[in-house]
Amino acid sequence: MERFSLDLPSPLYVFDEIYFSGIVSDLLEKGFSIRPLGVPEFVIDALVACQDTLSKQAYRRGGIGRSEQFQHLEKVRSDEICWIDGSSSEGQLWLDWCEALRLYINRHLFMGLFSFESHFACYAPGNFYRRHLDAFKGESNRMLSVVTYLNDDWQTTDGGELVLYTNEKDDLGVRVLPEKGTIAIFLSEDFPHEVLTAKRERHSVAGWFRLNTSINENIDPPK
Ligand SMILES: O=C(O)CCC(=O)C(=O)O
Ligand SMILES: [Fe+2]
Repeated sequence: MERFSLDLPSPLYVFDEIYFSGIVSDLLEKGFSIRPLGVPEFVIDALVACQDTLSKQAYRRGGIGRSEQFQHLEKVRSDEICWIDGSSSEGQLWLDWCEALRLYINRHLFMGLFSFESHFACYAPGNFYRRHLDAFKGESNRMLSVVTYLNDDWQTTDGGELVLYTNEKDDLGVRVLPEKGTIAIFLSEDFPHEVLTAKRERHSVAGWFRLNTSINENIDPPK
């Protein structure tokens, strides 16, 4: 897209450097990044507008497991999701922003991220997503998970926090309030995480940067 052309860096590109450089330094230091107001407001506004137009029917039950086999294991997760395909300009803006982030991360961390997929998720009161990994070493090409949130004035008493565990043995974790504009990014294979039971409707956008499958089948993914 013209906006992200390297020959003609536009204000959007320069502006995003501030967001991206913080994320990259966190990833280098800790393997994860949690940043309140970590996504520009106009991108969040676009996501909120897009989410508002989705009908209840557009969402379907989240699946689990490799290649999303649509196993509706309600004991593990009970959110509903809707994939973002870029058919609306608002959804496309998010995909564009993530594409700029992908290129920035590849330039600075040499992760070889190849593609991106993303969906809206809605957790009705009572919904949760139990502790899980987004990818298993060598079994998936999901490398980097990203989540951002669309909720105003979220309180700890509203539940629904993301808890990011720093390793398999960690049972304390880092808690993230799903407050509008907060972004959480982490290495998909390294950080178990869960969504605590939400007590009010919780809207989020989750996404995954992937390696090229053909490369992943032949060589070990870079760390
Ligand atoms: O919404 C969140 O905070 C995390 C969701 C999640 O872990 C997932 O969709 O895999
Ligand atoms: Fe997850």
